[in-house]
Amino acid sequence: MGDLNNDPIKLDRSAKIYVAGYRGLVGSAITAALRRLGFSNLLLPPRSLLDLTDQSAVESFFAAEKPAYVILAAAKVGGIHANNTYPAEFIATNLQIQTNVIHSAYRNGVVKLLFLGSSCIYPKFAPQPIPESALLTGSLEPTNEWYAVAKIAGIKMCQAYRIQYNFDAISAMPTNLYGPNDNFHPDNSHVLPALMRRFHEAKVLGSKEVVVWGSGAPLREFLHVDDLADAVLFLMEKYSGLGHVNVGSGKEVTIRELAELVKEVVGFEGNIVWDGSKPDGTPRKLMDSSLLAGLGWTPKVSLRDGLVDTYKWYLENAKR
Ligand SMILES: NC(=O)C1=CN([C@@H]2O[C@H](COP(=O)(O)OP(=O)(O)OC[C@H]3O[C@@H](n4cnc5c(N)ncnc54)[C@H](OP(=O)(O)O)[C@@H]3O)[C@@H](O)[C@H]2O)C=CC1
Ligand SMILES: C[C@H]1O[C@H](OP(=O)(O)OP(=O)(O)OC[C@H]2O[C@@H](n3cnc4c(=O)[nH]c(N)nc43)[C@H](O)[C@@H]2O)[C@@H](O)[C@@H](O)C1=O
Repeated sequence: MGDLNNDPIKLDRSAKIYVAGYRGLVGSAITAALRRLGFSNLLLPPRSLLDLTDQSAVESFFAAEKPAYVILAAAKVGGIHANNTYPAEFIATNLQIQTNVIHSAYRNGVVKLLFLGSSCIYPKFAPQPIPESALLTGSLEPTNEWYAVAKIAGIKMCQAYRIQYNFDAISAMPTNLYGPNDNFHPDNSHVLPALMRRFHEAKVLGSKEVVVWGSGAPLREFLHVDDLADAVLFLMEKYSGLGHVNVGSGKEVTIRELAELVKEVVGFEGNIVWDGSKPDGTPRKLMDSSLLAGLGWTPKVSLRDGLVDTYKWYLENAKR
């Protein structure tokens, strides 16, 4: 696993690149990075015109457009509460989207595809930092096992299509991400945007307290989405192995530390109250990203700078 079996490629700036999920946190950052690098032939159909759970629509799209490269950043995504509340949607929608896109990409001559998974594919009590080899060595975290099973199936599908059809499909496993265009829903989002919005609204309303879920003890590793976008394009050019590749910042904080940092960046001056009735989820999931580091990639954005950048974006763009 993790072996390199192709030479590095240089993506042709005029090649047709399909970014599935281009309006989301990850897809929008990848699209912006591609544009900055001079890619001019991006395929960006909105969900209203191409529902990726519709197998025949996906096949027709690929047959008509024949993209050269595909970055699969479309998925049903959410935080701990959403994963726990909508297990059927998390497993079924993700299996449908990834199966349709990977299969049609292969059938229609796509040169290379990158599939995005998540650090939640690893066992709840995996060794830390978590190496790629920890996959399928133990039980999953129950709050996100449905999503994780779909993502593991995506990794395996890329591997199977490489083995049987020689299709150049690779998989990247990002850690917890954040940045502009994140989902700031009060209940269904991830912790960082949820807290940013809650602290901001408390500041505006002059509230004395903000409630944060769980014990504050879990550790999480955060990566700014611009770093992820950079890593994705790096992997598209430099990696064509069978094994999936971890993408992390290498830095972890407790949820308590994160809450204090978000509070400071937003400028909320009241107290934090912990709601112990909410789940903590997995206690720790620091990724071992040494495979990617060994290929020559390093992250650039610190958590504090990333939070400042994201809060600026939130103030300018989020619906209030
Ligand atoms: N956010 C995170 O912390 C992490 C994310 N990832 C992975 O990164 C990828 C992208 O996640 P992220 O950007 O956060 O998610 P978002 O929810 O921000 O974006 C998901 C995108 O997928 C699109 N989409 C969803 N369902 C469909 C559908 N049926 N047809 C067409 N498009 C659809 C959405 O379209 P629309 O805009 O119309 O809703 C949206 O553009 C996912 O694979 C996720 O697992 C991995 C680790 C951490
Ligand atoms: C990226 C990753 O994201 C999910 O896993 P998670 O890391 O557990 O994600 P989370 O960001 O929702 O929570 C992190 C921690 O933070 C605590 N927490 C405090 N207060 C709030 C809060 O207000 N909202 C949320 N969502 N969490 C909160 C929360 O209780 C937990 O201890 C999965 O969807 C998984 O599938 C996945 O891929």
